[in-house]
Amino acid sequence: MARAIILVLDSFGIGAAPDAEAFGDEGSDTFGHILEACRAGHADVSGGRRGELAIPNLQRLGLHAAAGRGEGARRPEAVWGSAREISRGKDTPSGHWEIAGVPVPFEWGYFPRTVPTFPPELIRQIIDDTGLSGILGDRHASGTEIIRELGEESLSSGRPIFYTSSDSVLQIAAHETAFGLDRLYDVCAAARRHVDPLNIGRVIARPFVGESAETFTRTANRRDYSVPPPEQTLLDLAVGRSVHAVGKIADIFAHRGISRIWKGDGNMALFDRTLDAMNEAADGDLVFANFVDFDSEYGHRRDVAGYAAALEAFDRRLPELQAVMKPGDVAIVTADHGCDPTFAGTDHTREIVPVLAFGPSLEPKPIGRRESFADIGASVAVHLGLDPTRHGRSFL
Ligand SMILES: O=P(O)(O)O[C@H]1O[C@H](CO)[C@@H](O)[C@H]1O
Ligand SMILES: [Mn+2]
Ligand SMILES: [Mn+2]
Repeated sequence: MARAIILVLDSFGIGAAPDAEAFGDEGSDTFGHILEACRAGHADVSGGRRGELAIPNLQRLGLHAAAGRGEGARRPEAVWGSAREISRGKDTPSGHWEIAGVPVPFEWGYFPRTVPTFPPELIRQIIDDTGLSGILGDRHASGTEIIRELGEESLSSGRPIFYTSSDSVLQIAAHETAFGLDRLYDVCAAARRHVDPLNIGRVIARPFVGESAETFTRTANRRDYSVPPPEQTLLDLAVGRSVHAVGKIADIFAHRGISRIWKGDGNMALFDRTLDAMNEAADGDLVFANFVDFDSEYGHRRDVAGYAAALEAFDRRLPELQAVMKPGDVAIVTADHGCDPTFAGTDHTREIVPVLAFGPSLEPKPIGRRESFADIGASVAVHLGLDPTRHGRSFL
């Protein structure tokens, strides 16, 4: 039994999903396009990474084979394959819940691509509850661009910036010290209550620091206010076990079924916390980690070179993780959706994701393309000897 470790490389898709066309995402391929850009010398960074994508550890495990790019390569060292998503959204909660055995069968609420995007009644309710003098933004936007555009006005007016994306989300950006972090969290909590009837998946607090448009940067104090998953997830089924949530996992599951939270600023700190959690985890426990930078720093920013460098940095640390694995442990590398940094726009892309399961006593084998991310949760439940998840078929 030992432990299970799920590593979600947020947004690391490996090719367009069979239903990508319905999302306008035909031809998307986060991994493939990064690989090709690197090969063509289009992802070189002066004084930084250069040339071919160097991810020998992920390759050794079977990433390329899982993506159908493994011809001539050695037989993978992991249980390798891919999975498609059956949830209707290509967002973070849908992806993570489905990984944890709970696909999302219903349609989320979305805000329209109009200006204003938010219903005036909703904004009035939030203003009434919080005493804000008003809001800025009120449209679809990229989070980094909108603080550059409206951050100074937000500072001078004291009004936070409200925006959304093609996800089911209401994001609120405000200056961490001038507006105040706790006040921002309070506004988000009020907003959470008022978007419930609209079936919105998440409200996200987006604090930033800096003095001017040129220096504004977002901080690690982002907080996600999610609705709880509609059924019992793998985390709820781990009764009597410890569930170690690394990064934003606890927020994504609305803090349900979590025993301990490990926070870190950036992928490398999150990797450190994952190793810390593994050192604490007992037999039968689950460590569930999300590596958010792939998505928020590089995928949405359409930064191919940055994404490539982040993959290389993650890859370099995999031997450390393998070194602290105990006999019987199983680790699974996967993703929650795509966010192809070469694709039009700045939104997620509907993609299949890698499924690479490895451990000291796990025999490598191909598992093909799974029909749902839920097969991951189902497999972990079997591995940990938990009650089975209602969805998914174990590959272990
Ligand atoms: O542009 P930023 O603020 O990073 O927003 C992105 O982050 C949100 C949550 O993952 C997504 O909905 C996407 O729009
Ligand atoms: Mn995500
Ligand atoms: Mn995202």
